[in-house]
Amino acid sequence: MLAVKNLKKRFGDVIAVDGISFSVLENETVALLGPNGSGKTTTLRAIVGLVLPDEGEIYINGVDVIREPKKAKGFLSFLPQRINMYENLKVIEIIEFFRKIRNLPVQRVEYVIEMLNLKDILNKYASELSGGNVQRLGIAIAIMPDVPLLILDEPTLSLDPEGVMRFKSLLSSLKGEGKTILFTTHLLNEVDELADKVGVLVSGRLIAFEGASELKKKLKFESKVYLVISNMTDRFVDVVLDAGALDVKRNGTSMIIKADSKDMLDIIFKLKECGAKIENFQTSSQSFEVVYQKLMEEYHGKKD
Ligand SMILES: Nc1ncnc2c1ncn2[C@@H]1O[C@H](COP(=O)(O)OP(=O)(O)OP(=O)(O)O)[C@@H](O)[C@H]1O
Repeated sequence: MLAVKNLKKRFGDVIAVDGISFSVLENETVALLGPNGSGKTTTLRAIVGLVLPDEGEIYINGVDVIREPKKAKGFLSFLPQRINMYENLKVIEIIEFFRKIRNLPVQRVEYVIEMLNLKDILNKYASELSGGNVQRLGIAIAIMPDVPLLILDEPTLSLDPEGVMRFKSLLSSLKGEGKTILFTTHLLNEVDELADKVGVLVSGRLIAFEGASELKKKLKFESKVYLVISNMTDRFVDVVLDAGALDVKRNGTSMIIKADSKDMLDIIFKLKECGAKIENFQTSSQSFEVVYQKLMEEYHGKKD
């Protein structure tokens, strides 16, 4: 659906985007993360044709964004980071305004009111809206055209925890409709639930681009499993260690196993093969924030 190849953009002395390449497949949801100023917005603005790259190519549905911007833009809708609302218009008037200038059917107004749950604020003036509601209205306007690709710059900005939950369910509805979504966010803890893949940008470079769980595996994240085995014996401790566990603690019929995430499933299978009767099973996994910190440390370690 979207292919970005060796994208470079410089503003004077600042290299905003430094040769990044990635693809977003049809119906995939991808989140771009990275510190302030790492090039996320510039990347999105280049994709939607608002920034002319110095080098590189961008294709949407096989159409070259630089050569055929009008045709390429027909496939997408964009939520910019800063939304200017018409302060003296009501929410419903703003939605209607955007519907008319885009020549969309009236049903799309009903659709966005329903999707963003805007009923309660339709008659409020834009000047009266809270930051979170301005954001909801912005998202509503962005998803109003029925296009296959949605590019959203910080859609989760100003949303409270409930707003983030609603955004999560909105993303899954949009995914259900077959949309492809690329968005930027600073929500590290939620990102693995929000996106199929995560791209991490640092100083204009893409240092990671894959599924959150693959990243955890790659970075050799330890996972911890708590088991209760009704027929527990010391032998099971040896089985777990032989199967590659990093640490095992046994207490009566319970056991806590620490292992690389990638090895954990094999360890549990070995236990089952050796006759362990597993009565209870609980896992604790790392939040993406820890993965992000590790990626940053590795990046800065390599750079120094
Ligand atoms: N129009 C512009 N003129 C000059 N410099 C710019 C312009 N747009 C972006 N930059 C610079 O390019 C770099 C990347 O900015 P960009 O907005 O793409 O980062 P970002 O990752 O989206 O940051 P944030 O998380 O704060 O939104 C920054 O150093 C920024 O100051």
